[in-house]
Amino acid sequence: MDDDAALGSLLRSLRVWDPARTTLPRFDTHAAPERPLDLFVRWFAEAAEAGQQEPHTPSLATSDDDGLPDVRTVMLHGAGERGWTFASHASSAKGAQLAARPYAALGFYWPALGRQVRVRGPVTTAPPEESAADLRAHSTGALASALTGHQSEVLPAPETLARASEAAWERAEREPEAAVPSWTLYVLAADEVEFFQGDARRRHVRLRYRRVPTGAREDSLAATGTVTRTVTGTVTASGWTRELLWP
Ligand SMILES: Cc1cc2nc3c(=O)[nH]c(=O)nc-3n(C[C@H](O)[C@H](O)[C@H](O)COP(=O)(O)O)c2cc1C
Repeated sequence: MDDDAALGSLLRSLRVWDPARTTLPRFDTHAAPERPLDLFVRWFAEAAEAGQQEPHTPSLATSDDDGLPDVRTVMLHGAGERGWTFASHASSAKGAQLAARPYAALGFYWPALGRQVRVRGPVTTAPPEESAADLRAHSTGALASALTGHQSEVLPAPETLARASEAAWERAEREPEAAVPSWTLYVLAADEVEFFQGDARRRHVRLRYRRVPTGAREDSLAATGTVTRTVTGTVTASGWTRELLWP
């Protein structure tokens, strides 16, 4: 069998949402909270509880100078009123992309429950002291990795990394407060969050929250409290529209 055929046959043998490993909860969108953050926190806890490995490692999508997409995995550092946070080197490829086009998307996939969450919005950087504190709160390995630096630069040879990493580990152990100026905590302030619940009959449920632009929100809330605005969907009192999407 050639490589293509072997891959094809392997792909056909794989299942999505194998009932032996996946439960597909019913998603009652009428009972969904007004704010996407609350639903995210709930779904995140449920993913961890269901045994989902590494539910905190979303894909982070950015775009480059030509507007072309780029994507990689990062660790989620938090989610709160300000937004979803993750950290990286400002000097990395993603750091340069975010500096030039401060807008990103995070994609979470939790197969244990057949769930996906997509978060999009503008990105800002936390103050340097907060980025430093965030790094200190993590492991020696995280500090060593940050101290190694040069992320996304071309590596001339594996030994170069081995030497830099060795020195970085020694320093991280000796100096747990060592500063890494390029290490930056990024905050993605969601203006759109979509929750996808898989369904065995393929009637997947998609609920999209979109932040209402301030003017439209004031107008609509002043009118009736809970009304539809120029965009479709229900405007919640907390300033988000909620709408279902075809799967
Ligand atoms: C599970 C996992 C978690 C990761 N977490 C981070 C992270 O939090 N920050 C980071 O800069 N890179 C992280 N990486 C590495 C990135 O995926 C990527 O390789 C690196 O940041 C360089 O990306 P860039 O060249 O697009 O800037 C992680 C990789 C994996 C597989």
